[in-house]
Amino acid sequence: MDSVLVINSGSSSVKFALYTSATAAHPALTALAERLNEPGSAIRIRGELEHQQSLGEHASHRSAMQAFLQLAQPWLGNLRGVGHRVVHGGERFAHSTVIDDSNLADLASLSALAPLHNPLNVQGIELCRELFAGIPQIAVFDTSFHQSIPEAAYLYGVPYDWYEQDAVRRYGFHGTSYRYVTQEAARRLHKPVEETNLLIAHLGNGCSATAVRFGQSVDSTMGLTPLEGLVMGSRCGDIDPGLIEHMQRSRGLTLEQCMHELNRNSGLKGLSGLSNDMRTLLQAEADGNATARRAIDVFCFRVARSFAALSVSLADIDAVVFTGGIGEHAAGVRQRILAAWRNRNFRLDSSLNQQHGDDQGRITQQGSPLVLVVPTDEERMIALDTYQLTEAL
Ligand SMILES: Nc1ncnc2c1ncn2[C@@H]1O[C@H](COP(=O)(O)OP(=O)(O)O)[C@@H](O)[C@H]1O
Ligand SMILES: CC(=O)OP(=O)(O)O
Ligand SMILES: [Mg+2]
Repeated sequence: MDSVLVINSGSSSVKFALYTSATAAHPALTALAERLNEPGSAIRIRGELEHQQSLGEHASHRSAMQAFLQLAQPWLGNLRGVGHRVVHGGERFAHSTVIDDSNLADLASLSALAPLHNPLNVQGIELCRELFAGIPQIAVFDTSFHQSIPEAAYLYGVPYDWYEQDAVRRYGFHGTSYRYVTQEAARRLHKPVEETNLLIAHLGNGCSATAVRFGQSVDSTMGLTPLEGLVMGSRCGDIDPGLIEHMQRSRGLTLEQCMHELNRNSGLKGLSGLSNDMRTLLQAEADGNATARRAIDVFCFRVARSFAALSVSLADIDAVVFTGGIGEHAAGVRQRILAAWRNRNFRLDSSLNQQHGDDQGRITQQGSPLVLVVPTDEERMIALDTYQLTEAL
């Protein structure tokens, strides 16, 4: 029994990986189901099975999971555990945890704090508990890596008893990605992780940026929920909270309607009126669409502004690092973010940027402040935690 299945539900995608041992260099299978809840949903499986199929229009996360589990069935007979990405762990779950009946309810109670994610994460755990009865289910939290953020950075300027009684604080998300990228960047820089200082932007459908000091998270743009910070695919990021009251009054929206708009119809999607997907917007911009251009400009400016703000926590910056679907694949977006950050003199190597970095991931010229592209691998981190936590079971 030495295989581990990993399920990573993002807001627009589900990624799967099947590892056959803790030391395997590569998973036997990987799969990406993407454009979920949008037109053109599809799944692609790679590795020992090569397969690609449409999931129809607006496929749900659940149907993507069912499609994968059916196609991958011959590989799922030898499972030692299933590792799940869970976005919000609150203060209750500081570390990766084996999920049982008692803590599943605690986990479900966090759903309101990550409405686009936690309900799907819990759904995935419940589905796997049904399908793989008796096989341990492990939750690996986005929030864990950010537990090192100091009080001055995690407290909001609100009554202190909101923190004490209602756990209102900055949590930070995408932590499993930051944990991987920090280790990988340190390796590429030939530095011990504990001596590595980075500014990392994880730009996917959800987007955030983090300051890493001596290998630990010390500040991050996402907050109590994954709505704060950068402009995202469909989420607004930072706004004046007064805007909510204003829109309630001027449009007669309920609080629920406002929150729905801010989570699902804002960000790139709301600004462009076209799509939450950067690929679609870059194509539209190339075809002369001015609203797509405007949305991308706002997106890039806000990343640069957040990098600059996060930099106050770092005496030295070994590298600025891009990761996530946009960070890894959209050279033009990286270029515009660095150009918008006017008080740091980045000198991009445009051909390295076009090829998403040299062997090290570098996209800047020698002598410039260093910028790297480091593809994330949340699945590997989740698999390693799953192997570790199932060892003693
Ligand atoms: N080749 C590409 N060029 C530009 N953007 C891309 C490309 N591939 C993916 N993306 C962007 O990345 C997003 C998905 O990022 P990812 O990190 O995989 O998503 P999730 O946040 O769901 O985990 C897409 O919504 C799209 O905006
Ligand atoms: C926390 C978050 O926003 O995750 P994702 O980018 O996968 O939607
Ligand atoms: Mg993701």
